[in-house]
Parts: sequence; C-alpha cells; structure tokens
Amino acid sequence: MKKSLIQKYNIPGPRYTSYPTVPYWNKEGIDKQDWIASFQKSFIESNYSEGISIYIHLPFCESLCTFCACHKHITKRHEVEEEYIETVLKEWKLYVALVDEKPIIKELHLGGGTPTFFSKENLKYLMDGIFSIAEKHPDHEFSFEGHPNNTTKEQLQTLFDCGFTRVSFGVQDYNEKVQKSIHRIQPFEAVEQVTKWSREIGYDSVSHDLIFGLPFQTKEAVIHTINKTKELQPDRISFYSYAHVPWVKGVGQRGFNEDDLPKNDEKRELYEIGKELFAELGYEEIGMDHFALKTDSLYEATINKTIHRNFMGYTANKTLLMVGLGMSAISDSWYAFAQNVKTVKEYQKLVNEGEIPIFRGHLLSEEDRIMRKHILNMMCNFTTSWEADHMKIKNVEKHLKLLEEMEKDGLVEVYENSLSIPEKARPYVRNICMAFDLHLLENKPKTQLFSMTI
Ligand SMILES: C=Cc1c2[nH]c(c1C)Cc1[nH]c(c(CCC(=O)O)c1C)Cc1[nH]c(c(C)c1CCC(=O)O)Cc1[nH]c(c(C)c1C=C)C2
Ligand SMILES: C[C@H]1O[C@@H](n2cnc3c(N)ncnc32)[C@H](O)[C@@H]1O
Ligand code: MET
Ligand code: SF4
Repeated sequence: MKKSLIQKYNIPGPRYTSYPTVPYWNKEGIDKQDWIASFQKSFIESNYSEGISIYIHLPFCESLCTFCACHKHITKRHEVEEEYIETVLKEWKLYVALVDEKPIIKELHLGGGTPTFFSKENLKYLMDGIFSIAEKHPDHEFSFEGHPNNTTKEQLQTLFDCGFTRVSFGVQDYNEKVQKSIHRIQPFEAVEQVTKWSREIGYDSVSHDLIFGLPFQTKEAVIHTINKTKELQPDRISFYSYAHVPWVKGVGQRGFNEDDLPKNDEKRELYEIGKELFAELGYEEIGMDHFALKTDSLYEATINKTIHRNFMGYTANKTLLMVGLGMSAISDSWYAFAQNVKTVKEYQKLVNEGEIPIFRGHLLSEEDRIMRKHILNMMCNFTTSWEADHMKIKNVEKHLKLLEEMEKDGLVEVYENSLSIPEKARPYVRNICMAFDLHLLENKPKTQLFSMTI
C-alpha cells in the first residue's frame, strides 16, 4: 500500500462498535425510565420471534496486561467471585421482572476481564441462575473468553455442558520481548493445551485473539506468531489493531514508551503481512479485523450478509436486544444504549439497592437509527445504499462531498444512490464511516477521544 495514503488517513477515529459512539452519547445521559421502556419495547418485539442476547462482564484478572483496553479489576482474592455472581443474578432478576414472557436466549457471551478467573462451580452457579428464569433458544450460540494461562479442562467441560460451543483465547503475540513489555508471559504450550482440550470436548469454534502494533513488535515477531498459530488451526482469528488509549481512566496502559510502538506505515505493514499469511493459510477476511476458516459460522454470515457488529466485535447472530449484565457492561435495545457503572463496588451497591445500575446511555433519534444502519452496512459489508425510503440520508451531498478526496485516492466508489469500499481500501473503512457520523461532524473532538484509524 502507498505510504502517502497511510500517513494521510491515519487520524484518530472511532472503532464503530456502536453508533453514536460512546463519547457522543447524550450529555444529559438517559433517563432510567426511558431506558426501561426501550428495553421493554425491544423485548416485546423480539423475544418470541428471534430471541435475545445477553453479555455478562466478568471483570477480574489476576494480573494486569499493560496493553489492555478492557474494563477490568485486578485482584488475586478469589473470595470476590461469589458476591459478584450473586449481584449479576440479582441484576438479571431486575430485568426479568420488567417483562411478562420468559426470556429466550439466542446468544450469550461471557467477556472480561477473565471469565476463567472464576471456579467451575461458580460458573455453573451463574449459568444455572440465569436459566432458572430463562430458556435456551433452539439455535443458541454461547461463547466465552478464556485466558490460556488459567483455563482448566474442567472449566471447559462445565461450560460445554451448559451449552457453550465457542471459545476465544487471548494470545496477542508469542515474542518474548513483546510479552515482557505488555506484562503478559504466555507460553505457546499453554495456548496449545487449551486449544486441544476445547477440540476434544467438542467446541465447534476456537478463536485466537492476536494484536498488531504492540510495543517492540517486529515483522519477524508477527510472522513467528502466525506460524505458531497455524500449528493450532483456530477456526477464527481476531487480528486487532493495537488501540493506544493511555488517557482512558482505568485502562492502565503503561510499561513502555510511545517510541517503542510501531506506527503508521510500519504498523500497517504488520497488518499487511498478517493478512497475506492468513490468506495463504485458508482464512477469509471478515469485516475489519477478523479472519475465519470457510467452515466457521462467521464466514457463512459474511456471505449471507447477516453479519453484525456490536461492542464485542463481529458476530454471526443479530438480535434486536442485547442485555449487558455486570460492571461496565453495555446494553443495546436498538432504540437505545445504556452502560453500567464502571467499578465493582458501585455496581454491587446499586444492584443491592434494587436499581438497574446504568450511569449513561443514549436514546437514538430516527436519524441516528438510519445512520447506524449505514455505518453497520459499511463496517460489515463494505457497501451501503440510501435508495430505499427507510434508508434516506438527509443532505446526502454534504456527506458525499467529504468523500471526494478519498474517492480520488480510490478508497471509495460512489454511485447514484450507494457506495462501495473496494477490497484494497478496507483499512480505511473507519475513515469513510466518519464522513457519515453526524455527531462527530457537528462536534469535532477538542481532546483526543479515539485511537488512530490505522
Ligand atoms: C479488541 C478490542 C477492543 C475493544 N475496544 C477497544 C479495543 C482495542 C479499544 C477501546 N476501548 C475503549 C476505548 C476508549 C474509547 C472510549 O470509548 O472510552 C478504546 C479505543 C473503551 C472501551 N472498552 C470497552 C468498551 C465497551 C469501551 C467503550 C466502547 C468501545 O470503544 O468499544 C470494553 C471492551 N471493548 C472491547 C473489548 C474486547 C472490551 C472488553 C473485553 C472491544
Ligand atoms: C478481548 C481481546 O481484546 C484485545 N484487546 C484488548 N486490549 C486491546 C488494545 N488496547 N488494543 C487492541 N486489542 C486489545 C485482546 O486481543 C483481547 O484478547
Ligand atoms: N482475559 C482473557 C485474556 O487475556 C480474555 C481476553 S482479554 C478480555 O486472555
Ligand atoms: S488482556 Fe485479559 S487478562 Fe490481560 S488485563 Fe486485559 S482482560 Fe485481563
């Protein structure tokens, strides 16, 4: 890829796991009653016909990885497990009490933090509690994030018995210098072991998370990591761009200098190398940062254009409603977003007082919902059309004008009522979305909010 393009378009930009993006949610927040009403509306419209999704955030980690942008709570005290799970179950009961039908759960994801921080008994207790007042959808897809350093065969078996068929493991990079700098020493043998166990037990899909752009990461490190990954043949690979956001509270990114990070062309080259190697190994590129074997459901969803993007990245199942449980979890009713408070202590306090523990959110206007569809179309399928009445964009010329430069650079093709992003321009998809982000256009950030697009 041409050097100049990367330098030209590598600017801070949202990852579009939601639209509007979190920093542009209503400044006044969302009224709790409005959130509850939108949850109820979404539930009534979709529970019976398609089922709902739940995301459960399990925040604890024994040790801090200094690259991590997730909401976590570091502790070695496993006594915290019981109280946390009781609180999640209480929160779930608060939601279920707001509706008349039994929830039918289509998609369930345990994220973190580290879900495998919890004992198998506590994980089972959590699942039994959730399903004591809910049903499993006949085509359910349940998944969780495991840490290769602490996932046991018994935990894998327990969750499999609860209906989980997909697991993803954090790998990041196998190079020792990189691992040291991100405070995450993780031998290949650990990843090999948990991957093998998952296969033996019968998981349909094993995914590995890799990152490019980590401190001290060289081309050789990326090639080495991918060659090791090849030996284990994960069904999916996430190949994330390292998001450097040290200003975000609670992230704790430290332990290396800005200068230790590969940037611009150097960083993009790491991605290009990865992309090429994955293709050679038979992986198809999905959306912005995912790769999957043709046998994986995410590939099928891409071909059928049913793929969806949410706070966890890409998913093969889209439901109208996703309820986020646990500290910092984000819920999405399609009509509104809401996020739970971001510390374990506050979370437990609010739920114990019988409160839905949200602290911010956003009610989407009709215009937000239309733009959201366009942004999802571009992020998932690299094309969108505003021809249909329900997809009309107000002042579309204004947005197309913003694309002129990128059009000249061959990064987007604009037609009468649609646009499409060519294969080679995929790395710039976030830049193209930004031209349709009404909130960002109206209110340019005065401080840095987002990581770099490339
Ligand atoms: C691959 C996973 C990533 C996810 N988010 C980011 C990465 C790299 C990057 C990121 N996360 C946050 C920010 C700061 C901007 C902000 O909204 O404050 C950035 C650049 C904060 C954040 N972390 C999580 C959420 C839901 C958010 C806010 C919205 C967002 O940017 O997605 C938790 C979280 N996000 C991801 C994961 C995997 C995760 C926790 C497990 C996706
Ligand atoms: C859930 C997955 O999110 C990825 N992840 C966590 N923090 C970051 C970050 N700052 N940049 C890129 N990816 C990240 C890791 O690959 C982890 O395994
Ligand atoms: N905490 C686990 C790991 O680092 C899961 C991914 S990060 C949220 O491996
Ligand atoms: S990468 Fe995983 S284990 Fe490491 S701090 Fe983040 S959530 Fe915890």
